[in-house]
Amino acid sequence: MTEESEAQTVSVPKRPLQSRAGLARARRIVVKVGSSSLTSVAGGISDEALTSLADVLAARRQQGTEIILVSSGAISAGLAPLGLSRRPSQLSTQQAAASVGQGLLMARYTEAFGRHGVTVSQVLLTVEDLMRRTHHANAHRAMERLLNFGVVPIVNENDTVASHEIRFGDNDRLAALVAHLVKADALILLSDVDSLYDGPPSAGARRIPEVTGMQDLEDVRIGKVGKAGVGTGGMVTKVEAATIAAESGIPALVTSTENAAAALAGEDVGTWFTTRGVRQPIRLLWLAHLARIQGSLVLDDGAARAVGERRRSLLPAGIVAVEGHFEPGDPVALRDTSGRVLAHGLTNYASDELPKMLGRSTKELAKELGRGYERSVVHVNDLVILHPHGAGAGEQAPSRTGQSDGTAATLGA
Ligand SMILES: Nc1ncnc2c1ncn2[C@@H]1O[C@H](COP(=O)(O)OP(=O)(O)O)[C@@H](O)[C@H]1O
Ligand SMILES: N[C@@H](CCC(=O)OP(=O)(O)O)C(=O)O
Repeated sequence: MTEESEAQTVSVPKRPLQSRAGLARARRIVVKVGSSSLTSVAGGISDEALTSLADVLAARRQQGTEIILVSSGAISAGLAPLGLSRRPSQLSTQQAAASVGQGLLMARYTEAFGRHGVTVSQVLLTVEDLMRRTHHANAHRAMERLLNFGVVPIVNENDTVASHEIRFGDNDRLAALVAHLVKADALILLSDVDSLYDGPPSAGARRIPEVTGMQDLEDVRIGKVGKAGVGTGGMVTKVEAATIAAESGIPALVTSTENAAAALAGEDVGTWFTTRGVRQPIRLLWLAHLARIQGSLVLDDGAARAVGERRRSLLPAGIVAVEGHFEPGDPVALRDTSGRVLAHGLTNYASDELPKMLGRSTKELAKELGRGYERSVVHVNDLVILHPHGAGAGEQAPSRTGQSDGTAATLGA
């Protein structure tokens, strides 16, 4: 990730929806449906589940709301035709299954929406498509055109070509980025559970009706894998995705596929994540929540304050240790000496050239090693603060953008 791959920042002119009741009037909604709602390992695609979702979404499309559907299920739908009895762990087998299943899934959607006179299209995305400026602009343009035509774009990760390194891995977070891409009014995440509970659903678990910040999630126990055996991230990735959306100014609702109609009507179902903060550049959302962190820079107290409180670029003089192996441009964590992650940033130097620079001024380094060493280690524009220095472990970082004043952006993490 380099500066040329920076995606465009556009501010949202309209006011975000204030409550789930506003969904009834929303003009553009991203709906994500998980494998567990559409498919089973044994039976492949459930016609009944897919058709009833298509009925609900097509009806809303016919009323004039633009709908973008992010649908999982390709891998799961491709298992039976390949004679596989469970979800494979090998990437190439997942890719093969997705390649078979995606076509089947689209055929069913085309038919189910087509019954209502609604045209659908297939949009397969990779991380690169959303992070690189030119790809991002392309994806945005194509999506807008499709929506202008009244089409319902059906989005999935391009599983057949995405490698481990560049994979989103789950469609929940992909859906959050798609909501950001199309500047949706809301994101609805549908799965097999009707809301977020204070623990994995069981008798006695309490529904969480609304999440306004990280403090509402402190006592929530979230299971990683859903019970159906076909989903990938369980509730964890749904909460992450809803948080990413909420932190970039898009409210999110987590509920079950059965509740899709009620959710779109603005009824009191599911868990509503209220917006915090304003729209963030997609690159910063990626850096905060999605980037594969390659190593750590340990900051002395002065540097931790400069970065974590005063939002300055990180200079070599304030670094006391380097951990991991990384190249220039890679995402790294910035920690204080207690191990707490203060920020994520893109490093200007590789891990093997940093040790000789630690604790030294940029002037001194430039004189001794050349002009190339005058740069900061992490520039403020490539930095996102997750926990301001000194904030308690459970404290929520205040959400704000700081780009215009030359300081780093802060996102609640
Ligand atoms: N705290 C929680 N609240 C609600 N559901 C939870 C919680 N912890 C774990 N889950 C599980 O998450 C599952 C949904 O995730 P998953 O199966 O990955 O869905 P999908 O395939 O639709 O993306 C539910 O079946 C539920 O059992
Ligand atoms: N892209 C994959 C889905 C990955 C995924 O996120 O699945 P899920 O947790 O069911 O939303 C597929 O179509 O099978």
